[in-house]
Amino acid sequence: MTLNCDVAIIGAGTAGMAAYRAARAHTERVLLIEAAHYGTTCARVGCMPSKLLIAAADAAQAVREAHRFGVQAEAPRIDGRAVMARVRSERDRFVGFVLDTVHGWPEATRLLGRARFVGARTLDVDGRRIEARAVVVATGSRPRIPPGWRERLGARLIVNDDVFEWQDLPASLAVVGAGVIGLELALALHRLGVRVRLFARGSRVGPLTDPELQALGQQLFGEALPLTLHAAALEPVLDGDQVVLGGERFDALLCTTGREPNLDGLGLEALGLPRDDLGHPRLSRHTGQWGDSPVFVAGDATQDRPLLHEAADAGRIAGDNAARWPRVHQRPRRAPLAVVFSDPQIAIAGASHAELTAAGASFDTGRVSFADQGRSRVMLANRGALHVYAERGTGRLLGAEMIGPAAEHIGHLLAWSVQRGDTVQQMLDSPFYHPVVEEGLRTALRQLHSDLHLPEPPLENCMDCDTSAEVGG
Ligand SMILES: Cc1cc2nc3c(=O)[nH]c(=O)nc-3n(C[C@H](O)[C@H](O)[C@H](O)COP(=O)(O)OP(=O)(O)OC[C@H]3O[C@@H](n4cnc5c(N)ncnc54)[C@H](O)[C@@H]3O)c2cc1C
Ligand SMILES: NC(=O)c1ccc[n+]([C@@H]2O[C@H](COP(=O)([O-])OP(=O)(O)OC[C@H]3O[C@@H](n4cnc5c(N)ncnc54)[C@H](O)[C@@H]3O)[C@@H](O)[C@H]2O)c1
Repeated sequence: MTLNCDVAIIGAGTAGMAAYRAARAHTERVLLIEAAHYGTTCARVGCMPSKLLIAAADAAQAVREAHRFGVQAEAPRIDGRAVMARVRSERDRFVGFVLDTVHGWPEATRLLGRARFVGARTLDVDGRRIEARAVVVATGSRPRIPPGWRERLGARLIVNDDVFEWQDLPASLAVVGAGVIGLELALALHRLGVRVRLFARGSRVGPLTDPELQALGQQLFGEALPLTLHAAALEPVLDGDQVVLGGERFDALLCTTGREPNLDGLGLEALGLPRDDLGHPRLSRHTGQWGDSPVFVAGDATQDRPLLHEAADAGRIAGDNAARWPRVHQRPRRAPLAVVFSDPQIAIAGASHAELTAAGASFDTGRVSFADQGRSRVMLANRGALHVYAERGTGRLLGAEMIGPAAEHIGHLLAWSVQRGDTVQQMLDSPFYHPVVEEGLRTALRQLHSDLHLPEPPLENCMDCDTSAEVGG
């Protein structure tokens, strides 16, 4: 039997659900195809459960650090079963909201099964044939596992999905790959009393590209948890029921060595769609369209900024354009923003240092250290630094990188300024409360203002406290 529709969407994750809504604004004849589970990666095994685990770790750390304020508390006793019970039950609640949404959509517009292309507009879903005017591929990504590790380590090799099914915390864990997922989970589990070691392939830890900030991150995370750099040559082996890596024994190895797009196994090769030199699909991020074909791609499947809000935006654009095909519309995209929920947190807003350098941009850098920043010291969170980058000549903010307190919030301010095209002067003209961490941003902006040789901003001084450290950076 052949099902006919206007838009077929492969994958009911964040991007696929956004595509479904956007396409349904044009036509009832939309089909959402899901191979595994409804509920999205973000809610089931990604953003939400990882932040729940981090919240528990933060609670434990606050107890450990209380004595630094003169508040005496016993060392925290971590009840691993209770920690994981809360993570799972809150996770299930978030997943439940997604399921309610999907189950509220007409049954005739949903199909469970694994889709593959048999033509540019024809799909096979477990033996059923779908003919569509246009197709959105929103198949997400999966953990990348180095060749041979699964065979060698069996069930002792785990990925993020497994962590959020734990009934209890393990005694020990090797975390391999010091990118975003590795850093967030290793630090949280370390603070929850698991004997963790984070293994980085080279010297890089986390996504910071500014060499000074990357070096600071290596130092701060090296102080925060057991960290082995330059581990590329290390090969994990199984000894009995333990994983041995770098001479240390662990209950399991959590593989966080990156993610790869679920574009294989879809029969896409036979369609001959255009690819770049690296074999990646030649896509427009403003339309979602692959070449000039009726195939659109959105979310982690594109490998372009694999983040929740980007997946939602890209899904919306792809679903809307798939329904309009062949008259597709170009849509604007937001300023880049990425946050890592480590401690200290990391934020990259607008263009990164590496992107500016690669593009040959003419820019100056304003710097602030949080070591002596007033409010950060008050909270004993005075670790880290912020670098803001602005264009020479115009003073327009281009981007920023930060490791430090409240980076998740300051990152938003910076991304919004980048998107609006604010100049350093316009940012300095904005209100800054006292005493707040954002005053550190003002210090960096003032230095940048001076380096860019822009006219002096109005003098602002606090007579009630010593802000000399902030004025001086
Ligand atoms: C541990 C972790 C933490 C994260 N934390 C954050 C965070 O804090 N903030 C943030 O912004 N981002 C975070 N992310 C990233 C974020 O989760 C992803 O960017 C986002 O979920 C991608 O959504 P998606 O729709 O592209 O993919 P998904 O939600 O994975 O959806 C893809 C769907 O396609 C289905 N599918 C695949 N192949 C087929 C097929 N052939 N036929 C039918 N269906 C198919 C899959 O089963 C899946 O349901 C995190 C990710 C991880 C792993
Ligand atoms: N807070 C957030 O927003 C958040 C949280 C988690 C994930 N994410 C998203 O998920 C994406 C994927 O995260 P990720 O951590 O899987 O990827 P990643 O690219 O951030 O990190 C992978 C790391 O593994 C290292 N690596 C690769 N092979 C290795 C090997 N054989 N041995 C040791 N190290 C090795 C890489 O050098 C890199 O540092 C992120 O880019 C991000 O967009 C976002």
